[in-house]
Amino acid sequence: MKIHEKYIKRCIEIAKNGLGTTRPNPMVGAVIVKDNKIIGEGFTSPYGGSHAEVNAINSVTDKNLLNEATIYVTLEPCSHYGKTPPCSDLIIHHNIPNVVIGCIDDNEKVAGKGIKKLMEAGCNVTVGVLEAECKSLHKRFFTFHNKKRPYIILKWAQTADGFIAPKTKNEQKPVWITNTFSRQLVHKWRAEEQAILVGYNTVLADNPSLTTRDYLGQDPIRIVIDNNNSLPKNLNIFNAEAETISLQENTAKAICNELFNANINSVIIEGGSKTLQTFINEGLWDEARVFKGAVVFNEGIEAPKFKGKLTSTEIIQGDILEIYENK
Ligand SMILES: NC(=O)C1=CN([C@@H]2O[C@H](COP(=O)(O)OP(=O)(O)OC[C@H]3O[C@@H](n4cnc5c(N)ncnc54)[C@H](OP(=O)(O)O)[C@@H]3O)[C@@H](O)[C@H]2O)C=CC1
Ligand SMILES: Nc1c(N[C@@H]2O[C@H](COP(=O)(O)O)[C@@H](O)[C@H]2O)[nH]c(=O)[nH]c1=O
Ligand SMILES: [Zn+2]
Repeated sequence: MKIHEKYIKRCIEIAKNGLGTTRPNPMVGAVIVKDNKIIGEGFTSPYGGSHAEVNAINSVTDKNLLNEATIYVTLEPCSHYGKTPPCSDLIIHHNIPNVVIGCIDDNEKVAGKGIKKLMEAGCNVTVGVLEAECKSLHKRFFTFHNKKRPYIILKWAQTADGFIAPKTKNEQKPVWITNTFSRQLVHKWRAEEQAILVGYNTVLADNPSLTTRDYLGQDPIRIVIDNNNSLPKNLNIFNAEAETISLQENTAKAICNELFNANINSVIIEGGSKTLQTFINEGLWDEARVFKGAVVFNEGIEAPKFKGKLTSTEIIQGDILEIYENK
């Protein structure tokens, strides 16, 4: 593997430690190398804390090595004063001569200005190493800024014969199609996104909690589509465990606008079928995570119909998990 790619790959690996905690900032990774040896590493601290470059520079014990080092970073270093001073200034201050960047930050506050500043100060700047992987790492951040909507993950569980719920059920709770391991993974996913969204019928039929209770992490903001604002307030979704927002919108576009205005960077949509199909029909989704359990219902509520590019298949103790991209 080429040398630059090797270190950007390491940046991507450590950047993921920031998943779910850095928003609305991107989760960036930075690695500092001297004589083909890593002398410092850092990733974005939870929101309000330091950027990855600052953490990487702070982790270098002998700062005298910096003036002969290379800093690798997944995203163009910032050039503006936000909650923290600009990282490009810090790199210049420490005389780091080489900067290797995964992808540029097309957020209008930065957009090439960080690179320009570094070059004007005499840094040797390389841009676009593992660019696609770095863009994918920052997918929530780029989608929010460029498409003016949250990054959208669709998720559901369907039976071997293609249903998400039986025709009738006696209790106001989900009929589980997937096993406890798959369900714990879903709680991990909930901790990674800013919001979780479900439809009216799902809240009435399942009385879901939509929390991360089987995993470590912050509960997402719960969003429910309740067009007449008529859901009984004693349902679990309205308890004090997490914030809940009730929306009165019929189209995916209108829902996305509301979420964008509420500064929601990412959302996982957990059903039901009608809600998921609304987003699919309007083309407003980025990823679909589909579980297929072994159980058969013969009749019931059909799973959503969609076309996407299958990117991975995994078996979780007998459940099949397929992940698709909207391409
Ligand atoms: N296996 C799985 O992964 C999952 C299964 N489920 C199951 O799916 C089923 C629910 O899915 P589905 O029926 O497709 O519905 P949804 O949960 O997607 O809810 C959408 C429906 O809610 C209606 N609605 C919105 N606001 C109101 C309101 N104030 N009063 C009355 N109706 C309103 C909408 O009506 P309109 O079209 O008129 O706007 C629409 O028909 C449940 O049985 C649940 O158990 C749910 C989630 C995941
Ligand atoms: N039935 C089904 C799912 N159903 C989804 O999970 C919600 C329940 O969330 P909670 O109350 O937090 O456990 C429910 O309303 C629906 O959106 N999910 C799955 O991973 N597998 C399953 O088999
Ligand atoms: Zn910065």
